[in-house]
Amino acid sequence: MSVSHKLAFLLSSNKKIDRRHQSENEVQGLGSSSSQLRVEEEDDDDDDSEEGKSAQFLSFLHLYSLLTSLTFGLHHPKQLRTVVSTANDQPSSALVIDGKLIADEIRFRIAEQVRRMKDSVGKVPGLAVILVGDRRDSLTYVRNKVKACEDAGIKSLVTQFPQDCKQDDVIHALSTFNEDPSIHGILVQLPLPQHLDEGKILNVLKLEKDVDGFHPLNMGNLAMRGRDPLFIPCTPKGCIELLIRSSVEIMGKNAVVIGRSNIVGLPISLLLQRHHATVTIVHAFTKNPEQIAREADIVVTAAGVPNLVRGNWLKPGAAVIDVGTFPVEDPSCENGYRLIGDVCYEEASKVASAITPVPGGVGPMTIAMLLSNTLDSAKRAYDFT
Ligand SMILES: NC(=O)C1=CN([C@@H]2O[C@H](COP(=O)(O)OP(=O)(O)OC[C@H]3O[C@@H](n4cnc5c(N)ncnc54)[C@H](OP(=O)(O)O)[C@@H]3O)[C@@H](O)[C@H]2O)C=CC1
Ligand SMILES: Nc1nc(=O)c2c([nH]1)NC[C@@H]1CN(c3ccc(C(=O)N[C@@H](CCC(=O)O)C(=O)O)cc3)C=[N+]21
Repeated sequence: MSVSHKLAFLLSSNKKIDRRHQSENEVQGLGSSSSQLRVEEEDDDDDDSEEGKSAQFLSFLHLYSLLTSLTFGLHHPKQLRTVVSTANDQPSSALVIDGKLIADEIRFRIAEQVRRMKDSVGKVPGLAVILVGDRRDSLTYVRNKVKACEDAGIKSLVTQFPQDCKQDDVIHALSTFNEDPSIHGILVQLPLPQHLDEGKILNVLKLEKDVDGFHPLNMGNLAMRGRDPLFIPCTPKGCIELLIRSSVEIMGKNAVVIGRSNIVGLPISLLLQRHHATVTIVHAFTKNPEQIAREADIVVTAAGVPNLVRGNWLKPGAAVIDVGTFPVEDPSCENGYRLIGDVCYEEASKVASAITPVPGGVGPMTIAMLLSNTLDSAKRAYDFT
């Protein structure tokens, strides 16, 4: 059953969509995994009581979570809960948003769909990765991506160039993948060495294979109302998915995004706006960032500055998504380093209502969303639903 059929099935049950709110609440271009729909019970006309509102909110959350699950065919009993706070509105401790668990579930369902595609079309999705240089963290991320592809039955190819390679060689490899029909997604691992022109290289990438969603046309379409990007950048898409699956309401909330890079901060702020949050962006030149952050119901931080966000930067009960990953030497770790986030977790988890850990939060979701985008691209190529 396609997602639209599943949606039709749901709507033909005893729920109805309030059409007055549908256009305002619809989240454009995100597919049903992230669509927001206001739901009312058929016989529950204008119940404005507190109980009525909270019942409506809960039924909204349940349908919303169900819709999200339908995209990947998942149920999330663990994540389907409202964030609990104590009577004085001080949460006792934050819900730890388990990105690893959620990502594993998503990857499991992607693997099922890949198997189905292989059985009916005789093809599997293919991802090509271009890696320049030998940065330890980039090597780990690429290794993790390849492993995740293998587990899901997605074909992956990695082309690695030395740090001092020529730009033309990278562009030539990209062009070859552009023309290869067995490749549905291409990823150029960033950052590239200084001597390479990132903009020029990314411009060569075929729009239909831009599973990172970094192509200017994809980003432009993400920014414009009424336009649908072919791909939503993986990390931002993963962050929204984590919020939704943890029952954190986005619509009408104040969100503060720390960082404005093309690959994380900017697309996250655009995506949060699409979900009808009021978004403030904090960057390296922002005055009084802590004061701004304290106004936020949702803080998404992607600065790459370890322990930037302290407990006193947060409003009690805020939801905190920590994208930052800063590698620090640690010989006791398997890879020789460990990752530190932007958030001082010890302090923040006492103030926030929900928080992602590093590692085990956003990182695994980035990879799951990369697989999801690659699968979507292959589905598009083979007209497979
Ligand atoms: N977990 C995951 O899946 C992923 C994690 N990451 C991690 O996220 C972090 C950000 O990545 P990326 O966006 O590529 O990094 P960039 O370095 O490109 O961007 C960092 C942004 O943070 C802002 N910033 C830097 N210092 C401060 C500060 N003290 N206060 C407020 N804002 C600040 C910068 O502001 P300005 O623009 O003014 O310079 C910039 O906009 C990194 O740690 C990266 O490793 C990235 C991708 C995926
Ligand atoms: N074209 C491009 N696309 C990217 O998506 C991209 C990129 N370049 N350059 C670098 C950043 C960073 N990034 C991460 C991916 C996974 C984890 C991840 O899986 N982290 C694990 C731990 C990984 C480990 O073991 O070190 C975790 O947080 O639990 C982290 C970071 C993607 N990026």
